[in-house]
Amino acid sequence: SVEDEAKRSLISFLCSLSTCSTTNSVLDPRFNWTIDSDPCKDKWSRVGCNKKESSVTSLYLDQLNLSGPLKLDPLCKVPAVADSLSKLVLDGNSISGEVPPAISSCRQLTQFQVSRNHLSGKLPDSLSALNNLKKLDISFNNFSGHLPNMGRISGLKLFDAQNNSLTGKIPEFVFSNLNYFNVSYNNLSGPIPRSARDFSVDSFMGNPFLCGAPLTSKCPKSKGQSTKDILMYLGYALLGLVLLSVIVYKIYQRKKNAGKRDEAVTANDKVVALDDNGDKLNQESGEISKTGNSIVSGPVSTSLVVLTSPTANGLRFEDLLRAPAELLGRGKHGGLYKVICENGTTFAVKRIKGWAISSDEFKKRMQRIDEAKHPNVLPVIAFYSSKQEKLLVYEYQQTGSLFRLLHGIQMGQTFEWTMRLNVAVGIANALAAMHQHHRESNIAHGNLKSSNILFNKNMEPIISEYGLMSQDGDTSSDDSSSQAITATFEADIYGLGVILLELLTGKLVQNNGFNLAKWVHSVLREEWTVEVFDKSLISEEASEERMVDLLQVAVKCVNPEPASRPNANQIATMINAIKDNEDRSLAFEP
Ligand SMILES: Nc1ncnc2c1ncn2[C@@H]1O[C@H](COP(=O)(O)OP(=O)(O)OP(=O)(O)O)[C@@H](O)[C@H]1O
Repeated sequence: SVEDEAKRSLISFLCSLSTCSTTNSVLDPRFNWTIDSDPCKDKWSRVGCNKKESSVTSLYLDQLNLSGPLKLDPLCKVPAVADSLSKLVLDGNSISGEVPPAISSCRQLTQFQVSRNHLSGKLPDSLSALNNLKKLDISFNNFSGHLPNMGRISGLKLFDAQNNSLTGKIPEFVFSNLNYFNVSYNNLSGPIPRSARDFSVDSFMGNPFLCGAPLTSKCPKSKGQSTKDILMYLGYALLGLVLLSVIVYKIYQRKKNAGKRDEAVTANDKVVALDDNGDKLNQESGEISKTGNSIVSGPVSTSLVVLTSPTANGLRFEDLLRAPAELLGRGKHGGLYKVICENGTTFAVKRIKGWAISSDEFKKRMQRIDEAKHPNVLPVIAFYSSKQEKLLVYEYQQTGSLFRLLHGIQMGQTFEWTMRLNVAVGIANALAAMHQHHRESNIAHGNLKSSNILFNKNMEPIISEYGLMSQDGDTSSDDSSSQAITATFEADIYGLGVILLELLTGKLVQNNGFNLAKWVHSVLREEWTVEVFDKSLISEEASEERMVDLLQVAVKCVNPEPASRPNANQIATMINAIKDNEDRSLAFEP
């Protein structure tokens, strides 16, 4: 049960916004909050608790006509509350005054929503210390002054500050992780940060002194700018000259060495050989492998590019080749091997053959993918490229894939609705962030399906193999129609839709001519029926309303017309809203 100190603090907070007797007992009949009852076990209205029912995690006090100044001390200065409170939702009341700096002591806050109140004054700088925040909604108030710097809150997914009187420049944000950003109708000024330009005009309109894309008003050049420009162009010219000299020198050298070139591979060059049975990755030095059925991929230098990763620690190509490898599966683009190195580290190595991409292009692509780090995307630890084949090294995830969890025979394993919804949220957020980051470079996942969704030790979903497909007109494995879906963002959305359908129905995407997306469409066309949902979800009594909501998102994603599918950002926003509703439903009504 919840500590008395926490109960007293919660009641005192509510009393600052509602009517109470002098003995701090709440008089408003909509609340059953009394000091001799328990917020979790006795289901206090609008209160959400942790699973053990030992602490309060959420307060959903929206649309209740509450008024009075926002006093956060009872929540944030009392560890019995502050240590567990993750959601504080106060939208649509008449709360006034400022947001007190004490908010920074509510360290666990992931959601702080105070939209449509009468709050005013400057936002405290201490807001930027809330580094667990995912959702910050201060829209439709009278806040003024500068926005605090939010660059440290890397997990922020939603920021809504529209319709206030904020001034100054748009501060630092980790825009690549934001699904929703809106500062429209304020008095902000200056240029819109480059990384925020993916958001639409709607996010910035109504600020007469904001400039730059996506708004049409151009930013004026500052006085020093033109001198800076001249210096910059001079710099480029100089760089060009240096490069040209290097090239000329190289050509000269190459010509000089031309005669000496027909010698065999140098001692340092190696041949990569891989047993086609998938049992071994081995290395032959300077000569072609003699094993009958081994695939030999010509002389290459031992160039394994290791990207920064704690797991990679001193990983060398030789180590990988020497280690025993076990074939885990052979997808349409090559095999996947489990490789256990001498020091006990286990890797998953993907081997792709015949990808017509130059080593340089491939390297650039991998480095670009590596830049966009997201907790729900499996990073490439290292890669290797030769003309014949590409190897990609990932951390081995022993918990398995979503495909296995849904369709594998795993006795006694349950896959509850809340976890399925968390999986949907995790994948959608990760995909939204990746699509946003790679919009310009046009790198989509290219093969999004449940066997490419893995689980980490904490059973959080992680998307693997991002960006491994060339844009060569791959047909989607689920779409038997004549329309070829290329590795585009729209195809990823289709893949995501199919994964959502799998989560909801528990059915295989394609099985003996059965096509999940078509089947769901036909069920919807005929008459709406709950039979579409996985039986285990029905018997668990998962919320039908929320399952239907998620199904509607899924159906939008598998729209046969690619251009009519929502984008990943929109999907993430929709699924996060469903998750919010789910969380709210756990906060009991009296
Ligand atoms: N990093 C990893 N750790 C553990 N298992 C993995 C990892 N990556 C993939 N797997 C699993 O290994 C199996 C084979 O993977 P592979 O990618 O070859 O197959 P696929 O996803 O069916 O095909 P493809 O992605 O090539 O279309 C799959 O079951 C997949 O879930």
